[in-house]
Amino acid sequence: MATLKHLSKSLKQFRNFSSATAINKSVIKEGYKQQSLDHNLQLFNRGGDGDSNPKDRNVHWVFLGCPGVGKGTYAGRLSNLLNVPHIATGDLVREELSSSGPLSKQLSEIVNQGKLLSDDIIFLLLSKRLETGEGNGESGFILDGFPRTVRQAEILEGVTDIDMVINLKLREDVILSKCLGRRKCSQCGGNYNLATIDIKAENGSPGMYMAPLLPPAGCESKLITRSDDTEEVVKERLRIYNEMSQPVEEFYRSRGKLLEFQLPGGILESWPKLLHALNLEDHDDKQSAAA
Ligand SMILES: Nc1ncnc2c1ncn2[C@@H]1O[C@H](COP(=O)(O)OP(=O)(O)O)[C@@H](O)[C@H]1O
Repeated sequence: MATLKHLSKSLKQFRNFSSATAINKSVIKEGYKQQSLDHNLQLFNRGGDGDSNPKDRNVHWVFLGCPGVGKGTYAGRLSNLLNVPHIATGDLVREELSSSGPLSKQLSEIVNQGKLLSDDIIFLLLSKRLETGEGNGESGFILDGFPRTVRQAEILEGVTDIDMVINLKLREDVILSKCLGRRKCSQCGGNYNLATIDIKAENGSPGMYMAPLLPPAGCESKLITRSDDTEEVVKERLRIYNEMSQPVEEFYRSRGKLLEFQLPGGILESWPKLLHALNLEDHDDKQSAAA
C-alpha cells in the first residue's frame, strides 16, 4: 500500500536525522508515555478517514503564515464551518506549559526566546492530540503552526496527503502591532485583539483598516498576554519564520498545493473573500441558514 510505503520511508528519514535531545531524554525519564514514532505518524493517516481520495474524506489542510497573521482565527472559523478539528501546535505547546508537567520548564525557556521546539517534542504533543481526537471520532484536520520547517513538511508529506496549504499574507508593518495587541481571556479562552490598524492609502499603495476584536465586558478584567508576545520575542519569531518557515511555502508551492491569500483587512472584509478563494461561499450560506 502506498501509504505504508510512505510511512516507512518517512520513518527512516526521521530516524536518520533524529537525535536523543536532552528534552527527549527528560520526557522518557519523567515517565511520559513514549509512543513509537510509527504509531504517532499513523495517527495522521487515520485522520484521513482511511481513504486517500480527497473527495471521499474530510479536508487535510494546512495554514501557513507569519506569527500574528491570523492563522488561528481563520483556521478556527473554517474548522467550525467544515466540522473538522483545528489543530494548532502552538495551542498544544501552551497547554503543556500551563499543565506544569515535567516538560513545561524546559519548553517555556525555548518558547519565551521565540525559538522552535524540537521535532521530537512537537510529534509527541501532536500524537497525544491526534489520539484524543481519534477517540472522539474526529476525522480530517486543519493544521496551524505545523509544519514549520521543511523537514517537518517532508515528514508530513510522507505519511498523509495534504490537499491544500493556505498561505496567509499580511503587510509586515501590521504584523507586529497585531501580535502586541493579542489577548486571551484566562477564563473562557476567547482570543481578542486590542490593536486598531488604520493605515491611510499613500503613494499608490492601498490603505488598510482592521478594527480591534474587543472582548465582551465579562472578559475585560481577565485578559492575559502570551509571554512570547513581547516586541523583542515577536521580532525573533518573525526572523525565525523567515529563515525556517518561509522555505515551507516553496516546498508546497513546488507541489502545486499552495494557495496564497493576501488579507485585505479585518475579519469582516477578509472572511468572505477567503471563502470565495476556497470556493466555500455556498457552504457558508447553508451553514448560516441552518443556524
Ligand atoms: N511546528 C512547530 N515546531 C517547532 N516549534 C513549534 C511548532 N509549533 C509551535 N511551536 C512552538 O510554540 C511557539 C508558539 O507557537 P504559535 O502559537 O504557533 O506561534 P506564532 O504565533 O508565532 O505562529 C513557537 O514560537 C514555538 O516555540
